[in-house]
Amino acid sequence: MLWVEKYRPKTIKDVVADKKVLEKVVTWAKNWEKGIVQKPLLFAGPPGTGKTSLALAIANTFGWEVVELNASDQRNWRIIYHIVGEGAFSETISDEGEFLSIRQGRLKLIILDEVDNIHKKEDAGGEGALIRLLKKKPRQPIILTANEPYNLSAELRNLCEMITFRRLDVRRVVAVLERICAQEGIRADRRALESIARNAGGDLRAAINDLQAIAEGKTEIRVEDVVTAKRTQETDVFKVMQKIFKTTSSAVYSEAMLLDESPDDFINWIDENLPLEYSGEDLLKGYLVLSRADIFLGRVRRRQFYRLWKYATYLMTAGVQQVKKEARRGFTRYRRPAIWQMLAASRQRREKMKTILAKIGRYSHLSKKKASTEMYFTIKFLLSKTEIPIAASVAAFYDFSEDDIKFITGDEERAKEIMKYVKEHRLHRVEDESFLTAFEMLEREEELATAAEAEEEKLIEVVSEEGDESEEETEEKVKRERREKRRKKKSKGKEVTLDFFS
Ligand SMILES: Nc1ncnc2c1ncn2[C@@H]1O[C@H](COP(=O)(O)OP(=O)(O)OP(=O)(O)O)[C@@H](O)[C@H]1O
Repeated sequence: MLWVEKYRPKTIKDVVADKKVLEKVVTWAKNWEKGIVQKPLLFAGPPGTGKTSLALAIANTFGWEVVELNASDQRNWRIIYHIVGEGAFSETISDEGEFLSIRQGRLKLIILDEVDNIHKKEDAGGEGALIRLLKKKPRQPIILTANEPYNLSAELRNLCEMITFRRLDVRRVVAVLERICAQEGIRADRRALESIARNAGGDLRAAINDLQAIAEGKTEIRVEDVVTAKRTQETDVFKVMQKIFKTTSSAVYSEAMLLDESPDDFINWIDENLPLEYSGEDLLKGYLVLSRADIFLGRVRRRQFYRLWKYATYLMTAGVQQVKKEARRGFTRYRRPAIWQMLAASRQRREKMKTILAKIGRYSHLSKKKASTEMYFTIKFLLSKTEIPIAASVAAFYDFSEDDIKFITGDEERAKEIMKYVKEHRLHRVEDESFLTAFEMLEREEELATAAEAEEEKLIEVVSEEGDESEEETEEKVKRERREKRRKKKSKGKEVTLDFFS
């Protein structure tokens, strides 16, 4: 059994959290018990910090039933409406003329996971439906969880009481790891546990998973085990890729962390083999996740924040894994990243990459670095996988030559076909409906900007963890950056959008 499940907190006392958070949540639950209808809670914070655990622990402590649902799955909405419609209380008037709430049976806690992934547009089960539901002041307790609360609309946030979860510090993570070791009968060197905790960057789930991987079959953990575990692990790239593409096993992230490949190399493996395993919408989503991972890698390269490797690895493993609707059956012969052979072949190829990025940067109004981190994978997808007319309009928009397209797609025939279409239809940098549609699929500028903002926020959090900044200073910094971004966007936004899509 996975230790993260085995040691999931049973009651509120087992949850590691700030006192204030616990007090707030307990008061909320007690009010429900008294029949006072409360605003839903929104638990917001990074993965593995105990959001779901605290929600489950409350239900357990107060003897409530639990209905745990994923908000983005439309099939769940009937159930949600049904439960909320049941109502937990009926009202009556006492002899003294007071309103009284009479409890009907057990309370049912609805936990809506990952509301930040809920669709913005879809009416049937999207954010709009959730807002309508919450406006009715549901008479059953609801807890929403989200990693990125600022991906939600302000309206939805205002309908909830937000409780922020922070990354757990090393001391607290070590305390949990020590408790687990004691219960498993494992003697552990404190320095080894500290090293695991530091590695996990405040994600207790990751720390417990790492501990389990290292402790497997041992009665003692020494510092050397933590270091050597990374190098001697047998897991190889192919096995990890198989797990990503063909399974939903939650071990992919920790296994990828044990590989000798750096995330910079590993992303090339995923990029090369993704189209062999996924197709259609899964492939598009896969590339989108990969381009997010690449943003983090870019930041590691530029600013040497190696802690961001974690997010990048998480996205390129669990992230890519989770977007698939169904795994492709049968054996897949994976390929070595073609880009390495190309780059090794000659310096010229590297120069080629530079000119391509310069074009992407120039026409998307991005720096060359941003072009590589934010657009390259998207453009690669559009050129390689969409219908020829769409690919051709993208090529024309960026003024790509046949050679550029061949380089990006790695497909000579397709490059020829695309250029033939460009020439025959005399495409050049003009508005093209199909191109617009392709980009609409990528949820357009606004959502990319929100995501970038959220990533920036994480980055700043990391900066503050590294330095001696106070919390207020960090928040002030985040706000300043946001203001600055909004200002820039306002002054430039329209012009860029028009230019970009025309
Ligand atoms: N604050 C915590 N106190 C005790 N255990 C925790 C805490 N945070 C995480 N854990 C451990 O990590 C596992 C995962 O935590 P949990 O599912 O609660 O995280 P989460 O914040 O909901 O993450 P996600 O956003 O990815 O859903 C739990 O099963 C538990 O073992």
